[in-house]
Amino acid sequence: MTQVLVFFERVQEQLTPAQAELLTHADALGEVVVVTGSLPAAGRSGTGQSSTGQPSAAALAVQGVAGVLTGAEPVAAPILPPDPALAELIAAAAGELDPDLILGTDTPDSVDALAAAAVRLQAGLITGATGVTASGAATKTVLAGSWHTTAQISGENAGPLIATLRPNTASQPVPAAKEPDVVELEVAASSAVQVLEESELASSGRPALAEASTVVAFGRGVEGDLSLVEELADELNAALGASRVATDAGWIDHSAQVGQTGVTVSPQLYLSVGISGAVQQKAGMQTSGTIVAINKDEDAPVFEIADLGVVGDLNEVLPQLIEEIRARKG
Ligand SMILES: Cc1cc2nc3c(=O)[nH]c(=O)nc-3n(C[C@H](O)[C@H](O)[C@H](O)COP(=O)(O)OP(=O)(O)OC[C@H]3O[C@@H](n4cnc5c(N)ncnc54)[C@H](O)[C@@H]3O)c2cc1C
Repeated sequence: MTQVLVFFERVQEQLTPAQAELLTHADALGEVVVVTGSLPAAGRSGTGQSSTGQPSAAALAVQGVAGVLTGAEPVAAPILPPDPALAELIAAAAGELDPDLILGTDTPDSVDALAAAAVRLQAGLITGATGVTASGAATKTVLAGSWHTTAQISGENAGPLIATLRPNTASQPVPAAKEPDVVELEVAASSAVQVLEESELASSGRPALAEASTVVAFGRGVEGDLSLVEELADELNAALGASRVATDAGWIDHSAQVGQTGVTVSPQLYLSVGISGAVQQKAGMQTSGTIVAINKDEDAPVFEIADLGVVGDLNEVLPQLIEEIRARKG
């Protein structure tokens, strides 16, 4: 049976949607063991018990997870990536299990740690994959989304395939199961760079752009007035994305830019509002499940890849769309 080692930088009381999705993928491939830099202490918030200080794998009590590995010295303090302790932990876990596949989420910190582990293990790393098979082939789109490729690591002493998977490539949540046992590995604690202070940015309350299952993206067409796209995003519980013109104009933070030089998203539903659909914008969104485009120019390139196109002024189309969504929600 294929042995799959799944890496999470840290596990909190609840899995993130991207973590839950990765476990769904992994469960379909073989026997899964999770390795993580830190676990929450048992008996914490919401359980009514006081903390025992012991690591809890309750969040990982899902089908297919046969065990959990963590460091005897958890990576407790936030450390600026790349954190050598995480790479060492992944390498130690791989030494214990001899896995066929090592999978992680496609976040910058996860990629950093897995890249450093790949060097230690002399293994190949494929990032941004949209799928992985049990025999170690990974699919991904390349060249600004214009090609789908299937890649495999080859070579006499090729180690396991290490791959990070993009969010929104699996839809079924993995069912709950019994809590797996936790085994602690003897690896050195983090010592590289310690963060002395951190402050969280004010949250919009919307889902994270890279992981959201629905994205409302806007461009120059909104002319700086975000009221309608924000209203639509909130009705759909969607993340807000934007074209480079919109972020360069300062209408929204640069972290919201979708495209070749911004975030790559692959939600189940992508609504493109007042965006022309330049090749650099398409590069970051064209693997989305369903693309709906609203643009007043019927020749806008975005319509070439849209599943559903509405030719019209967004100031007239969006209020009707919002009203219809509200009516259907009852
Ligand atoms: C190296 C490089 C990297 C780049 N990286 C990125 C990137 O990562 N992401 C990105 O987005 N761009 C990127 N760009 C820029 C990209 O080429 C385009 O310039 C940009 O995407 C255009 O943004 P836009 O569609 O909002 O604006 P425009 O191209 O000006 O299009 C605006 C659209 O809104 C429509 N519109 C106007 N008013 C309305 C209305 N009332 N109702 C409905 N529709 C309306 C218009 O018909 C038009 O199609 C990059 C460019 C380069 C050279």
